[in-house]
Amino acid sequence: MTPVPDVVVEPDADRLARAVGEALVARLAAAQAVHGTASVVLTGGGIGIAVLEQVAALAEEPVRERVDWTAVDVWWGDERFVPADSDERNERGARRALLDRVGVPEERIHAMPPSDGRFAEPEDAADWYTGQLAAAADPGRSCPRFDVLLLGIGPEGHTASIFPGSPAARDERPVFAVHDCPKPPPTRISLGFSAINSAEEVWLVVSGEGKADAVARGVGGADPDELPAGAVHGTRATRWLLDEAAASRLGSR
Ligand SMILES: O=C1O[C@H](COP(=O)(O)O)[C@@H](O)[C@H](O)[C@H]1O
Repeated sequence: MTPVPDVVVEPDADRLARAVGEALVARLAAAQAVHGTASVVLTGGGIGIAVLEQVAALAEEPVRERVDWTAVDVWWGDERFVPADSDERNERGARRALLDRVGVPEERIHAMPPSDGRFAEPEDAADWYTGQLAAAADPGRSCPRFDVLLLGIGPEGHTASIFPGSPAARDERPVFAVHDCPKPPPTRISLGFSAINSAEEVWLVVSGEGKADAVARGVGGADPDELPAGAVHGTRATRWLLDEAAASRLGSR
């Protein structure tokens, strides 16, 4: 059964990023206590990267719960199919904000390929990523254990790179290429619902009044074609982590 979502509201974007950063550290440390390793799926976007900056700051504080960053696998929920050195890359933002600062080993950083790497076509890059996920998964499964999967959302309700009305919203593959995205850059690679919804915990982190309507429509669940963000869930928990502006229309729909 799909778990009922939790909704947590923080006063503003800074406090939201801090609270999510603390919760992420606690979640990864708890996963390592059980499994020895932890895995996280990252998102891009303003608040997604602000959370990672907070996690890096927490790692520098002396009396904090500790994550062994050499034993964390890092995956992505979506990526822009642009050159590796482009600031549009979600990977680049995450490396700067956290991964380079805490020393996650390269072999545990599972980035989606850039457009100037070994794959000229995003379809081939998506197929390769599908293989990477399967290689890390238990036999018969298409994805490894994801302890926590972070997502941002857009004002129109996209999440990862699944946009309303796009064929991606009905695509059952774990990973696919996405073309003609309404938000630039237009060509991307995304996990699909089958991969996202296999995560133990899915956290949608949302700030700003511009997303309040999408949050209000999505929290109770929504048709994937109309509002992809309302169609994601974790197997164990689904959490909407909001600032007050993003939460301002809850209960109005
Ligand atoms: O395009 C994307 O947008 C979302 C949200 O970004 P934001 O800047 O409005 O917070 C992001 O979560 C996703 O990873 C990204 O590719």
